[in-house]
Amino acid sequence: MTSCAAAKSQSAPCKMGRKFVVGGNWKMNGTKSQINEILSFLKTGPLNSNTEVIIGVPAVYLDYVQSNSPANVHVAAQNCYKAEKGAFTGETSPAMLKDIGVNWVILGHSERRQIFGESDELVADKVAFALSSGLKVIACIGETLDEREAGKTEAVVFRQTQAIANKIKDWSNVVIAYEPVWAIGTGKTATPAQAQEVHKSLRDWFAKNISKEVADSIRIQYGGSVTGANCQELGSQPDIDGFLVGGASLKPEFVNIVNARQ
Ligand SMILES: O=C(CO)COP(=O)(O)O
Repeated sequence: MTSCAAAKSQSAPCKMGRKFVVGGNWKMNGTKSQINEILSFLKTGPLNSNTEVIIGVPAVYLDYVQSNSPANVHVAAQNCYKAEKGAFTGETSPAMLKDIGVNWVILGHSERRQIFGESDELVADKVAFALSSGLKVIACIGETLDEREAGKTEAVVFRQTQAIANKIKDWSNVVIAYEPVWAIGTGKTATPAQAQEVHKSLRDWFAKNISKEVADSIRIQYGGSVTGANCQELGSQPDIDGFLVGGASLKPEFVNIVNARQ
């Protein structure tokens, strides 16, 4: 029996020691009153203490949520820039996030890449700068439908990951979020087998190109139309270490997704 299988049969919280990690990416959603409702269901939970929970909050509400969220929920920004301060109108620096107690940032989301034109290189620079500033990073990668249909899924996610690997050495504060673009906000979830296949390929890529240690320890989330209904089967795949959840993270079912693995 592999150690993963052994862990599962004992209902252990971790796969190869990897703690399950569920992120909620609120995107550009929420008003103060909606946020209070979300904070209220997060407080009520109960949230599985074996799962690390991170909520990705719009910049304007970060300070408020950081001050009002339960202690077992971490707060993440949805973006930050690759400089400490200066003439970068509209941007937020890692130092500013640290200053208000925010320790996580989501970088390279496909919406940033596609709508705001962020290149692999810019994403990698941001990841490297955020890490060097002491933030933890959820780094998003994933292929479009055209790329999948052209058989380029692996090439795309490896290219996106290699761009980051060119700029960082220490992966211990990085979580990878594999989010196939065609599954984001579409209701078309990758099947557990499709997601597992890419997660396994990514882990093999890490073993080959970085190290066996990083391959075994890095957590790879799946994102794309995750719901309370499909989270258990996805979460039971051996190389899926959690989720990055969009729409459903605004709803009470997020608690069920956090608790997908017992
Ligand atoms: O983009 C996502 C999370 O970052 C996924 O969004 P949905 O869960 O709404 O598909």
